[in-house]
Amino acid sequence: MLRWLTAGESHGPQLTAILEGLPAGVEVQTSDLDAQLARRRLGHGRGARMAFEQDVVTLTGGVRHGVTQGGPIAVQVGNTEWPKWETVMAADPVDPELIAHRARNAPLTRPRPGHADLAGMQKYGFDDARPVLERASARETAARVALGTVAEQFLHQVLGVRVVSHVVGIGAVTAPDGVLPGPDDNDALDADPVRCADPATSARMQAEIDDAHDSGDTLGGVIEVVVHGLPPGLGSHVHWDRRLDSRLAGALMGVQSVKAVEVGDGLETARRRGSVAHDEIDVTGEGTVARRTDRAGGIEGGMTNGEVLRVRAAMKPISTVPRALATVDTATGEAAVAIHQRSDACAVPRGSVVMEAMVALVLADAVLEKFGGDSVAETRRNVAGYLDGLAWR
Ligand SMILES: Cc1cc2nc3c(=O)[nH]c(=O)nc-3n(C[C@H](O)[C@H](O)[C@H](O)COP(=O)(O)O)c2cc1C
Ligand SMILES: C=C(O[C@@H]1CC(C(=O)O)=C[C@@H](OP(=O)(O)O)[C@H]1O)C(=O)O
Repeated sequence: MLRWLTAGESHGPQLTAILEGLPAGVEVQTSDLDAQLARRRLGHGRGARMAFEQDVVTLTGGVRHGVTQGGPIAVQVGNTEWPKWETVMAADPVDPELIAHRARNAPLTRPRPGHADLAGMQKYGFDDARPVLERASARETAARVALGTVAEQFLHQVLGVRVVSHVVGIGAVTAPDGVLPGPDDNDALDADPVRCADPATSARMQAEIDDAHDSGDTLGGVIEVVVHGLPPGLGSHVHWDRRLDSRLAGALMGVQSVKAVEVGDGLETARRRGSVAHDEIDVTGEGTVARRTDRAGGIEGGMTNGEVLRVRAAMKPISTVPRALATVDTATGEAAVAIHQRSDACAVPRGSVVMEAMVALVLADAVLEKFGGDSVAETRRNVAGYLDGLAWR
């Protein structure tokens, strides 16, 4: 079983992440994490912070000379913003005089609708939204991408799996149906400002982001993660919490701002008749079969069926809306407008890389559950034994 945790605040010194349960022998190095974290900072609509902040990655445990050792993998992602915040966000008590006149330390008492601010203040008994927003912030997704990179390396090294993602909707602009990125398409998608596979739709998405930005507004959208190379039989039908679709949905819903998850054709499948909703099976040779379609997105009965895995996540529009949203000032009890400093206009292209990481972590867990192994070599042997004996290839 794979376990993982993240810790750290948006304006704290660093994020810390631990991944436990991965076998020894996975090849991974700092530059792999740097490359994935750089992808998470891209995208039309990103905010100012993404342009000037760097992710400073340090592997501090579990990896030696570019290879995992079997112990917990520990990663730090430093915030280069920290020097501006070291007093306000200090772990130890600070002289109140030192921060009394700092604008950054003023209590945030105008909670932003759509953020965790107000509910978090109520729940934890804070009279300041700062401690809530610091941890609720999607800055934390940098730690997830760091761990997801290691999970993805493992998946690729034991099974040749490739995790790819593309943006299929921004606001009301949607990409044409039926576009399926291939296993090696991430580089080309990264080169597109909104990670959309269709150039004409990409241009319309960018125009939509510019329009929202110019009118002080924000946008959400839909991301599809596509996984090539999975064998049949990951996950299980036997219990709800062993179902792969349930685990993927939980992981994707666990990303800040995600409001819906679809597996395969998802909601569209619910509108179809059964005769055109499923993936018919053809016998293609002795002991071999093929599906005519992949409407199920590679999962039937909570298990991979050997087809391409497709899952979608819908992100709500960015909650820090420049155009003032109504709220309460919790210090005075009066009506007010929500706090706003800076923000992304649209984080969907960046979110795409986070969704890949979440999918990779769930799949790495499912692969280890099915095949086990304390070393990559052992996992590979177990995979080969299973595939050799597989009926109906
Ligand atoms: C990659 C990514 C970047 C985000 N950037 C911002 C941002 O710059 N400003 C903002 O207000 N919300 C941003 N969000 C969304 C907020 O974190 C999110 O709306 C908030 O945590 C509440 O969402 P929830 O109700 O789903 O938890 C971002 C989300 C993701 C996944
Ligand atoms: C820092 C990141 O994203 C942040 C996520 C975020 C939010 O509210 O979720 C708000 C913004 O931070 P700030 O309020 O400091 O401008 C984003 O920049 C990051 O992804 O690395």
